[in-house]
Amino acid sequence: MPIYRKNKRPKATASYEVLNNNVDYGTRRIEQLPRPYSCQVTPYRELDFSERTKRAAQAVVPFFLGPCKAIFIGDVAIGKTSLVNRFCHEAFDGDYTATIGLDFEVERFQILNQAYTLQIWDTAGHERFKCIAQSYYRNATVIVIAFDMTRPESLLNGKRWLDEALRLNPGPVLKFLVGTKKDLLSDQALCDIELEAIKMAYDINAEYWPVSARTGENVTKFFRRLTALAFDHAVQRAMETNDSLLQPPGNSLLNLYFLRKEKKEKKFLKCFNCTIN
Ligand SMILES: Nc1nc2c(ncn2[C@@H]2O[C@H](COP(=O)(O)OP(=O)(O)OP(=O)(O)O)[C@@H](O)[C@H]2O)c(=O)[nH]1
Repeated sequence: MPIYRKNKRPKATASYEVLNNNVDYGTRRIEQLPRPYSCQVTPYRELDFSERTKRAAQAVVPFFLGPCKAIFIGDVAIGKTSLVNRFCHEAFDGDYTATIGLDFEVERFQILNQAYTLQIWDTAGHERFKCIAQSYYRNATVIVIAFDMTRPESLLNGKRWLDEALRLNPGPVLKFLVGTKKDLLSDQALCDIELEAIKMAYDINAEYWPVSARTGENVTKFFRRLTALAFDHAVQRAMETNDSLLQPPGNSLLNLYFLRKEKKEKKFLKCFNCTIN
């Protein structure tokens, strides 16, 4: 099945820092768990990365975590692609071009000195493309339910979009409820829609973020938060279920590392005429 792209733009590089491995990180480097938009409207209450994650990340060897798959769902023309483009390409297009099926982006992060990849699956909101889009819902780590803050019905529809995504992802997922086009609302209108959005966020157990792709407000903060939380949860889950998830499939670099370390220690002890088993 082909993946279609729209509004694709060259990546801006000026604000990115180039590391010695030739990967641009910039705002993609995360040392502390970014804060939620509101501590009251999030089910993810941890203030920093878990001790387990921090300890594991301090290991000399790199992690071999799979990528974070984040699916963006919601009604047609609510601003899903614009949000993704603002983050990935630092661009905003006032003209609307419908997403056909699905759009796909990959962003590389460096979290606690470990490489982590975010895959963004921007799905079409149009009924006509629903089947194509839904075929990509499976194996999501993160579900982003987007709604247009100027169109309250798109918030109500969010529940339906989420149910469909959860049906194909029965396991644990992180959920975010994102209100778009914040720049178009008066203070009063923002208050009114936020009341409804907060109720919905509690109801579906999601973290709430209001954003504007036009001005860029909260966009980078939101993506950094999403990726960092996904990283923390992925590391913890890997350690709880099976440590080998931190190792590459097949030959294990971790084992190699510990084997070499052990050999070095044995050599060192022999120098001092010690005997070890
Ligand atoms: N003022 C304003 N307009 C926005 C914002 N985000 C998106 N738009 C406009 O809303 C329209 C729809 O945006 P898209 O990002 O294409 O919407 P979409 O949800 O990806 O649409 P589909 O993929 O077809 O479902 C476009 O004309 C955008 O310019 C925003 O933050 N502020």
